[in-house]
Amino acid sequence: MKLSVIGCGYLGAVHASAMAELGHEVVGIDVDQAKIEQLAAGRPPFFEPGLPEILTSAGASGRLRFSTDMADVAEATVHFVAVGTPQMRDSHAADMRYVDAAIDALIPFLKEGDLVVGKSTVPVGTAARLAQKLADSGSGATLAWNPEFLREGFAVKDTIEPDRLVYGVADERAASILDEVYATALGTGTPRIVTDYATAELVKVSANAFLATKISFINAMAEIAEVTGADVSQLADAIGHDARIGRRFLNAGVGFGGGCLPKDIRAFTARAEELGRGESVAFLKEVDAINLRRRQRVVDLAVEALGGSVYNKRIAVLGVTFKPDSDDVRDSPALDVAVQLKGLGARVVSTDPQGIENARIRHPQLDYAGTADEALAGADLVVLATEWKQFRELDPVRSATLVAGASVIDGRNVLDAAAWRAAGWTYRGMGRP
Ligand SMILES: NC(=O)c1ccc[n+]([C@@H]2O[C@H](COP(=O)([O-])OP(=O)(O)OC[C@H]3O[C@@H](n4cnc5c(N)ncnc54)[C@H](O)[C@@H]3O)[C@@H](O)[C@H]2O)c1
Ligand SMILES: O=c1ccn([C@@H]2O[C@H](COP(=O)(O)OP(=O)(O)O[C@H]3O[C@H](CO)[C@@H](O)[C@H](O)[C@H]3O)[C@@H](O)[C@H]2O)c(=O)[nH]1
Repeated sequence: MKLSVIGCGYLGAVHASAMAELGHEVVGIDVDQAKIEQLAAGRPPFFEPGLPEILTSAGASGRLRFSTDMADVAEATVHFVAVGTPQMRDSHAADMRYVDAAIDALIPFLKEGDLVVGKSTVPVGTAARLAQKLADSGSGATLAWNPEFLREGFAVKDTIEPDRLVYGVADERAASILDEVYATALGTGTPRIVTDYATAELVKVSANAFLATKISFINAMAEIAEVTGADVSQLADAIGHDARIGRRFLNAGVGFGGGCLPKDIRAFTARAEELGRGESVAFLKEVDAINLRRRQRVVDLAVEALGGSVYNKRIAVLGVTFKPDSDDVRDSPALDVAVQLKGLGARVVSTDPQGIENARIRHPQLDYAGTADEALAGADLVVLATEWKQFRELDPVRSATLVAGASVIDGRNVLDAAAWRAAGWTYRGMGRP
């Protein structure tokens, strides 16, 4: 099939490459010239495991191209919209300007029978509004909403082998077009839920709200563990054995960040309030508040560890990205902690295997080290904020020889506390004695 993907960021670039890898002919469109030039040259503009390989192989097949010119979508019959829906500064609602601009720019190139497929995460009600916009345009194109559930770090696998496909459609024809697009995944038995626009939009935000709630639940338990001497990691293991609860997404620590969970729960709250149903999701404000308190907790632990003040103390912060295996620093707890510590007068040195370039753009005032060894050198305190493999596997004995003070805060509860203590470190975890 001939597809276009409008918006080639973390979602769109992977979607375009994966669809081409699966045999479709794809054109990726973005307004960002530099990003398009990089993608066209086969260089991903961000770090995502597996993306360089499929970008190269799909590019070599001749099935994948990139352009800044919307006219290049003309031959495609299915158009995915994957532009950003960031949080608005004042209201916390989703900023829909990019989605509307993309649809407006696309309309002149649509033909009778084309299908526009929304992938961006949007407030419920958006698809109905955009379907009307398409109908009013007289283009003859129709709309489907097909939310995306990929995780950064696993984006290629999640796109090629999704755990479910959700189609929000207004007619059967749209569903059968999407079946053709996703024939490979459907052929392996991927569940497919065909529903209306509103349900499809809500599936996406409620899934993220549930995941965020699960993380804040365990972080709330960590807060209780901290005043009782209990161990939240053991607690998570124990409740996680109950299949109704499950162990995944019960890792207590510095909390969730990224370009999705934080903004999506806030946008969902804002939309529910607009709909007069704010009370139905009022708990999400608490989920957000618990999450942000964990960042503060790490800062408080740092102050405690350094005897009451971090002023002029050298602190190594391991990690700048919001999670490992990504270079994404959007709403990153690790960076937030580093900025707060710097604000208190600490000499902060952050390090990360992939995220430094992005972190430097957002926070040029911070100091960055290329390796963990450089960050640790002479540090009075070490804060593990993102659980990259490189940091999880640090040798406590060797690390102790590099620092000025053997004190560590394990913001992700991933270090072997006993081994670090045995190597002479003062170990502080999150919700662990
Ligand atoms: N990142 C993820 O893991 C993920 C997963 C599922 C859903 N989503 C959702 O997908 C959407 C995109 O997220 P992202 O992380 O890829 O964002 P992103 O900021 O990485 O990418 C958005 C891209 O859209 C481009 N763009 C903006 N306006 C445009 C226009 N008018 N025409 C063409 N391109 C335009 C931008 O230049 C940018 O490259 C969001 O709604 C997000 O919530 C993201
Ligand atoms: O037990 C856990 C699990 C995760 N996290 C944190 O939660 C955040 C989000 O993690 P994750 O969900 O793996 O990352 P994303 O790539 O942002 O993916 C989420 O957001 C995407 C965009 O909407 C969705 O498509 C995915 O399904 C959804 O998992 C990160 O900061 C993690 O460190 C925890 O603190 N504890």
